Amino acid sequence: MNILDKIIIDKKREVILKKSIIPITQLEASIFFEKKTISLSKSLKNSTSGIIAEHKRRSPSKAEINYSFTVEEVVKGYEEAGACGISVLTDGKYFGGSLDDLLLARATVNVPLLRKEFIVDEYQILEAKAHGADLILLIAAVLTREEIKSLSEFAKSLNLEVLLEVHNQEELEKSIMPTLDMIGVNNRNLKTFEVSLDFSKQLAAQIPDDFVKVSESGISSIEAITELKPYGYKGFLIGENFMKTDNAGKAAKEFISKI
Ligand SMILES: O=P(O)(O)OC[C@@H](O)[C@@H](O)c1c[nH]c2ccccc12
Repeated sequence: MNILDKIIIDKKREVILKKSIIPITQLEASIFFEKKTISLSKSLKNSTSGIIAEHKRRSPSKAEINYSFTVEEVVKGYEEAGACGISVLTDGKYFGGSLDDLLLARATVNVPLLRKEFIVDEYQILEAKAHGADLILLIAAVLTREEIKSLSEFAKSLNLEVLLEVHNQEELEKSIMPTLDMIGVNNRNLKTFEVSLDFSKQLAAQIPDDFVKVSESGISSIEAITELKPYGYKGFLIGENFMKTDNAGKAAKEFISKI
């Protein structure tokens, strides 16, 4: 079994458990249900840098990235650096994140916030909303077309934007639908951890122009951004390259100032 299958099995169990502890009515009582969301797709369209900076403590492909800063310090640094949006990993078991991280990030910054999670159930979209997210991620590799449709419609009904992640042509073809705002090509294969910018380059032409194109993972240089822009990419999701330094905000600032 590959790591992605393992993550999804754990995630489905986690959701069942959480549903039995925190009822939907409690999530819906959050003050964030009243709060207007901020659009990442608009902010990317109007940006020259397009950087979506990620808070990621560790990952299955890298044991430990960074533990020396609080989530508030990291996201404040990202906002001051001029990031268009911030992605917050909320998976605990594999990425060391939590919904508290998202809440703390929301209390700290005013840029669009992505709940970075393996979403398999509407309940997690309600959690995202209740903890201050502006958008959610849906991963085509683990969802059917019907699931992508119902989950994205549900997100839109809560005024959350949707970033759909693909890694190959088949995933892209099955996923295209009007309820998506952005399509992200993951340069990392989540099953094998192979990383190459070629995935973004190869798929770019197949992504219809009505979606904002985002290139995700394995981006560690300005040259990578320069290479990807001609393919129509407006957004660049970067985690490790910033989080592995001793000051993620400072690293993001230096990076963005060079674009
Ligand atoms: O740290 P990187 O290589 O810059 O990658 C960031 C982000 O793209 C990556 O964390 C990611 C992309 N898609 C995901 C899905 C789940 C968890 C994590 C991810």
